[in-house]
Amino acid sequence: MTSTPELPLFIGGRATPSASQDRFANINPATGEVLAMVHEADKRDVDAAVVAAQAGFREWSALPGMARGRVLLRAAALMRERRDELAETEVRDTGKPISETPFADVDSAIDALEFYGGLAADIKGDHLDLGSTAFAYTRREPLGVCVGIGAWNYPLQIAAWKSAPALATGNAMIFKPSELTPTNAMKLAEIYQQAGLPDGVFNVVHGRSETGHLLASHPGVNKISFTGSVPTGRKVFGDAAAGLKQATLELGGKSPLIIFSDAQLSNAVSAAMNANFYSMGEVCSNGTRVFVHEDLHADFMALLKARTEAMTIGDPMDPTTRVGPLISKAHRDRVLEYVRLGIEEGAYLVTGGEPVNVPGFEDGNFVSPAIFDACQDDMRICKEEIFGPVMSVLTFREEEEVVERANATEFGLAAGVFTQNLTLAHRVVARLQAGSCWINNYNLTPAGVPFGGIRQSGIGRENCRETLDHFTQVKSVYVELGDVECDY
Ligand SMILES: NC(=O)C1=CN([C@@H]2O[C@H](COP(=O)(O)OP(=O)(O)OC[C@H]3O[C@@H](n4cnc5c(N)ncnc54)[C@H](O)[C@@H]3O)[C@@H](O)[C@H]2O)C=CC1
Repeated sequence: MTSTPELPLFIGGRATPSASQDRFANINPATGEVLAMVHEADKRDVDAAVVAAQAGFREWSALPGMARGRVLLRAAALMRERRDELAETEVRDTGKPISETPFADVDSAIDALEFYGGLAADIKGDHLDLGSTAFAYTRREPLGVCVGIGAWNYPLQIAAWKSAPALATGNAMIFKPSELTPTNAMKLAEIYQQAGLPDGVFNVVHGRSETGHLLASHPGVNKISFTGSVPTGRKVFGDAAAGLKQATLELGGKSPLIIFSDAQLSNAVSAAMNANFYSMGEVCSNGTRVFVHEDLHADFMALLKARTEAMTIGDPMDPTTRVGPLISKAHRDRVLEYVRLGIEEGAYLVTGGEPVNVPGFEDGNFVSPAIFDACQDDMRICKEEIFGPVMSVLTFREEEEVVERANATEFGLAAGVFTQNLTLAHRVVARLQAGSCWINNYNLTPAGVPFGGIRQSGIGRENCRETLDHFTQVKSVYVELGDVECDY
C-alpha cells in the first residue's frame, strides 16, 4: 500500500517541513481522493520565510534587470517543457477539464513570465530638467518582501501573474496558494530554482486563513498582492492598513454581459456560455448577468439551451469533457442552494442546476450548467456572486435602461457588450463601471492588457505594464550642478 504523499513548504530554496505538526488534506474534487497531506505553516514558518525572502531580496535586487529577465524567460521555457504535467496537476487540484488547463492556466502563466521577463530590463524612472544648473531623476525601486495570496480557481496563473512582475522588478515573494489547490505553486518554485533564481527569492508557504493573516500582518512584509473573495480582501486590506503596507486586491464580481438586438447570435451565445460555464463558472470576471435585448431573446434562449445541454459532463482528464466537478462539496452545496433560491425567487430554471452522478466518479462534485430566465435585478441570484455554473438572463429594451441596470451593483470587475454597431459599443463601454471590458467577446485576458476591478472588485491591475508600478516605489533624486544658494 502506498502512503499519501506530503506537501511541505518551500523556503530558502529548499522543500522544508513545517515547524508545526499540522497537516490538511488536498482533495481531488473529481474523485474525493486525498492527493497529499499539506504542511500548514505557523508563525515560526512564516518568520523563517520572511528571513529567507529578505536574504533573497538583497541578492536579487542587486542584479541588473536584464539578468532578472533572463531567469524569468528560462523559467518560461522550462514551464513549456513541463506543460502537460502542469496542466494535469491543475486538473487534479481544481477539477477543471484538461480541455482548458493547458491554455487558460499553463499558457497564461508562461505568457506572464515571458511578458515580464521581456520588460525587466526596461524598468526605469524619469529625468526632469530643472534649468542649466540642476536636474532631477527618479528611480523605480523594488519594495522588498512581497506576499502573494491566491484563490483556488486559477492556481498556477495567479502564482505567475503575481510572482513574475514582483520578481521582474527585483522583489522577493512569499506565495501562499489556496489551501484547496497547493501543488502547482511548489512546481513553480522548483522551476524558478532550476532557471537560476537565487534561494529565498520565491518561497511557498501553505496554510489557511490564519497563515494568510500571519503573512499579511507580518512587519517584515512590504506588500501584499491578494486574489480572493471580497470579505477576505477586506481583512487583508485591514492588515495592510495596520502595517501601512501597500496592497493590491483582485476580488469578486457580478459582471454584466449586454447583448443588443443586432448582435451576431451564435457569437453572443458562445460568449455567454464562456462567460458562465468555462471552468464550471468558477471565474471572478464571469458575465453572470446576461442582459439580452427583447427582440433577440427567443432565438438566443433556444440556441443557448440546446448548446448548454450538449456540454459533456464527466472525467476532467478526458479531453472531450467540458464540465468537471466543482472545487469542493461545500462549494457544490452553496451553488445548489443558489439554484434553489433562484427558483424560490421566481426565476425560471430553463435547464441544469442539478447534482450529476458520473459513473466511476461517485465522489465528484458535479453540477449541470444552469440557466435562469425571467430574472429580475433585485433577485439575490442576480446580485450575489455564486462562483459556479449559474447564468441569469434578463431582458431589456433601451440602451439607457440597460446601462443603468448593468451598473447597479456593488462590484465593478468586468463587463461585455455584443453589437455590430461599434459606435453603440464604444459609447456603452465608456459608461460601464468596470475595470475590464470586452466588445464582441468575453473573458479573454492576454498578457499586457490590464486586468482588475473597481469598487468592491478590487484595487490595482494585473498582467500588464501598470503592475510594475504596484511592485515598485519611486525615489526622486535632485542633483545640483551649480552653487548652493544660502541667505545666511
Ligand atoms: N479578481 C480576480 O482576479 C479573482 C478573484 N477571485 C475571487 O476569489 C473568490 C474565490 O476564491 P477563494 O479561494 O474561495 O477566496 P477566499 O477569499 O476564501 O480565499 C483566498 C485566499 O485567501 C486566503 N485567506 C483566507 N482568509 C485569510 C485572511 N484572513 N488573511 C489572509 N488570507 C486569507 C485563503 O487561504 C486563500 O488563499 C471569489 O470571490 C472570486 O471572485 C478569484 C479569482 C480571480
